[in-house]
Amino acid sequence: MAFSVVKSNCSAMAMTWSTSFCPQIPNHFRVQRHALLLFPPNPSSSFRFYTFCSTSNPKEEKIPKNVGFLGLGIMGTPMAQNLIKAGCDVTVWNRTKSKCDPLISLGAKYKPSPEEVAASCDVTFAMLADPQSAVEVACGKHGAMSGMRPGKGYVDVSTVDSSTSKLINRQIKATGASFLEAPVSGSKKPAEDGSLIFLTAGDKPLYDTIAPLLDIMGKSRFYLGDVGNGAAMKLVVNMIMGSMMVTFAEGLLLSEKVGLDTSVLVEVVSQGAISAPMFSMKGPSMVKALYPTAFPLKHQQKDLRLALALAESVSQSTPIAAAANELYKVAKSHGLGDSDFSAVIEALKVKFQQSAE
Ligand SMILES: NC(=O)C1=CN([C@@H]2O[C@H](COP(=O)(O)OP(=O)(O)OC[C@H]3O[C@@H](n4cnc5c(N)ncnc54)[C@H](OP(=O)(O)O)[C@@H]3O)[C@@H](O)[C@H]2O)C=CC1
Ligand SMILES: O=CCCC(=O)O
Repeated sequence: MAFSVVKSNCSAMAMTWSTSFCPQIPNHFRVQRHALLLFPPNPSSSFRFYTFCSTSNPKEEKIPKNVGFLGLGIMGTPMAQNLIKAGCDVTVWNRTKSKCDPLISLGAKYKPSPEEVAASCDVTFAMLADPQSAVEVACGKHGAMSGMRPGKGYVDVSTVDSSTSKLINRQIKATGASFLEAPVSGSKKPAEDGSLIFLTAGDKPLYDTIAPLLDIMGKSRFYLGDVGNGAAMKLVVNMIMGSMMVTFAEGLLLSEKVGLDTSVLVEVVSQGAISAPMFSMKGPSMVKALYPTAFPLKHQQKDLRLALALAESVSQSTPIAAAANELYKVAKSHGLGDSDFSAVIEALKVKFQQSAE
């Protein structure tokens, strides 16, 4: 497939290249993304807008230019920022308005409700905390669905359960608009670097239309079919992650108790078969009892809770995840909900202290 990138305000800078475009091959994404990044957007320059088009399609489909973004927390802010930097015309909304200000200063527009964002944009992304807020923002009073109509798209990138996603899907589809669930794997840094992994499901034409936007924010994307599959995939991944973190925390504390150097343990783990970027990234700060928030502990506990409900719905036994969930609940009850999820190690320390009394 031939693929071309055209800067609409600058014919001298137009660029065209060909590649066998295959979503299943992340390296091909990388080639395309790096090529896109050869043109860093500058809001103050006249080269602000890009047009991306697939020349294999005689109609030359263009990516949506007006993009809405609802929810500007740890993840939403850098994701929206990358869309702005790539030249998209971004309109933002956040419950706490002050979080919109840094994006407005980068060139984003602001609307006072999700409804008004959706009404003014071709496609609207939502990155909300949990199922309740995702439903409220999409379907509540002045929610996004009130601004939707045929031809528009709603993309929920929050981590929610399948039934929440299906509910939002139904409501959005009732307006004639399209819906895609697209939760992400990857945390604060991948969101900043534009290297998230999208787990999408829902309207395939919407997926195809917004693929270039996903490629601005992410390094790969999976299309998983019916709505609910993206949410389920995300919950399974985070169930594994939450349990792994607890096991790692137990290992760190045990090594310390038997007189080993915990920093050496982190190094040993990083070189062996159980090495994982998560251990190498979080280990050094956990050793120092520091938990700078990338993924809030309260969200990890929410994901374990939702994953356990998913397992329950199909009678799948998940005793390790259930035990891990209990520790996140203990950590939350000790005021660590807004700390990074690696702070779950503190729950084990508290437990040890209690059992020693
Ligand atoms: N952080 C991470 O590493 C990752 C997080 N995720 C998932 O992405 C989602 C967002 O995570 P993250 O950005 O870290 O979370 P944050 O807690 O930083 O942000 C949550 C966002 O939701 C908004 N919100 C919360 N409750 C409501 C409500 N009732 N009505 C309207 N808006 C509301 C917040 O608004 P306000 O600013 O007003 O509080 C904020 O914009 C979660 O589902 C999380 O599980 C997925 C991958 C990685
Ligand atoms: O949902 C949060 C995921 C965090 C990560 O994938 O590193």
